[in-house]
Amino acid sequence: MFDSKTLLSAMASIVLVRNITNEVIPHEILNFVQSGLHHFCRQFSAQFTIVIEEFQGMAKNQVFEAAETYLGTKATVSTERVKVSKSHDHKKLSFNIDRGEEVSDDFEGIRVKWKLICIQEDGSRIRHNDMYASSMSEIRSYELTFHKKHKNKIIDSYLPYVMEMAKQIKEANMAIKIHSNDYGCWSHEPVKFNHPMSFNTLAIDEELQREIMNDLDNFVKAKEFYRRTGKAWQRGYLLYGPPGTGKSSLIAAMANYLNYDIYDLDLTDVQDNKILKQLILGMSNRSILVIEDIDCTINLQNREEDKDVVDNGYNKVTLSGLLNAVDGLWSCCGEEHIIVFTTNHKDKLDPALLRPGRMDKQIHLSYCNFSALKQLVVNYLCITQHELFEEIEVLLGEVQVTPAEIAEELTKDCDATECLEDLIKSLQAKKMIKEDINNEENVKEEHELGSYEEGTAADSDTGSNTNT
Ligand SMILES: Nc1ncnc2c1ncn2[C@@H]1O[C@H](COP(=O)(O)OP(=O)(O)OP(=O)(O)O)[C@@H](O)[C@H]1O
Ligand SMILES: [Mg+2]
Repeated sequence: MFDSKTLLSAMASIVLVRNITNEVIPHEILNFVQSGLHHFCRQFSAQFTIVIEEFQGMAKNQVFEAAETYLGTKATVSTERVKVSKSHDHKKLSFNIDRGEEVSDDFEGIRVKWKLICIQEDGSRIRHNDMYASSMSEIRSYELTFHKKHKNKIIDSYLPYVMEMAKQIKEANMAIKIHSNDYGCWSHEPVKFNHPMSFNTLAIDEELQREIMNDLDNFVKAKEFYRRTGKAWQRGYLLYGPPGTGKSSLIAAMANYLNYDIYDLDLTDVQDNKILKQLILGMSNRSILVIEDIDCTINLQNREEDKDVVDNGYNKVTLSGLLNAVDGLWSCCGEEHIIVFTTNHKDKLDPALLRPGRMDKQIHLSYCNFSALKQLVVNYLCITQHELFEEIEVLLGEVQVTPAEIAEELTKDCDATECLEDLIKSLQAKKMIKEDINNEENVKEEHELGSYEEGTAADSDTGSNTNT
């Protein structure tokens, strides 16, 4: 009956008339006429608008916050003016649409429009301290507009999608923190985790690296699997191997890859099983619990010994306490937990700790092979090829050297060739020591064998003498 242009021009005329007659006609009457007209026009509009206010009483409206985060990723593409900010806790810049700006978005073939509306608040309604007053001096809301016929789809699917996307964007942008325990609780001010190790710089066997990354990817996507199978959404890893082979480095690479916080649990600082349980309950979702050197931090040899440990009152965290805290009923209270134990001596651990379901994956980090060496050379010397590589490859097949030892050689203050020459010298020195030890052992064995043979020969002489 009416097209939108006609309606708009009618409204504009009303506003104009209102301006002219402002002095003559009382405000209340004008407002009444205006809202009546607005209501009348809306009946004929094909559009539907959802208003999302910033506050719900005193609390922040989560839908508003989600919209703000989500639209930040769209703003740089579809508006001409954006706001930019960065807080200490964020890794990247955040963009926001500015007041009055419109952003379009497409969802399953539906076009929607977002607009940020800002209304200046009357100063008389400002309360509390000045900071609060100045931040509340503007009332902000988003208007989400789309065709009426998509109302259900937008409410049931699009808004939940915006919430979920915002959650993911936020999580990816949050800087990783490392928490440590002190006097039975996690530190109140966790430290920003700045470890630069990543799967691009970690020097381990390529195949093993792919396997670990696939495992982590599958874990993150497996929410539905864990729900269906009635298991807590967590995964246990045991990293074992000699010192300096990259166990702690792998944990750092995992945290950086998943963007998970680290909870570095020092078991020697936990008084008893109850406190241990509280600490594990205090972890946030999407985090890695790390217990390093599990074989030496506490007496975890045998569950039978638990009773003695408690009786002695020496250290009351027991193996059963640890197992219950890690995968007992309470463990389900969190989501997306990865638990990593490290040890230099896997053979010293109680089999209860290693059973599948607890330690889902056991990763052996061993001495450096040639592919790991090439990665270290890229990291430290920024080269991918060198004529000395062949010699180094042969030596690596003959001696056992840890990535930490190689890293030390490659961080010397000299050029790439000198560094590699020094590395060769140290590998040759190791080889000589190994050969010396082998020679000594051979001599010892020969000596022992010689004395044994002499002894048996003497015995048989005596024997034959006796027998004759
Ligand atoms: N696989 C690796 N890739 C890259 N760098 C490594 C690797 N392994 C060791 N390094 C280097 O050696 C240092 C020590 O390694 P890391 O602390 O990860 O060893 P670890 O296996 O945890 O040793 P420990 O058993 O003594 O705790 C690291 O800071 C890093 O510089
Ligand atoms: Mg370590």
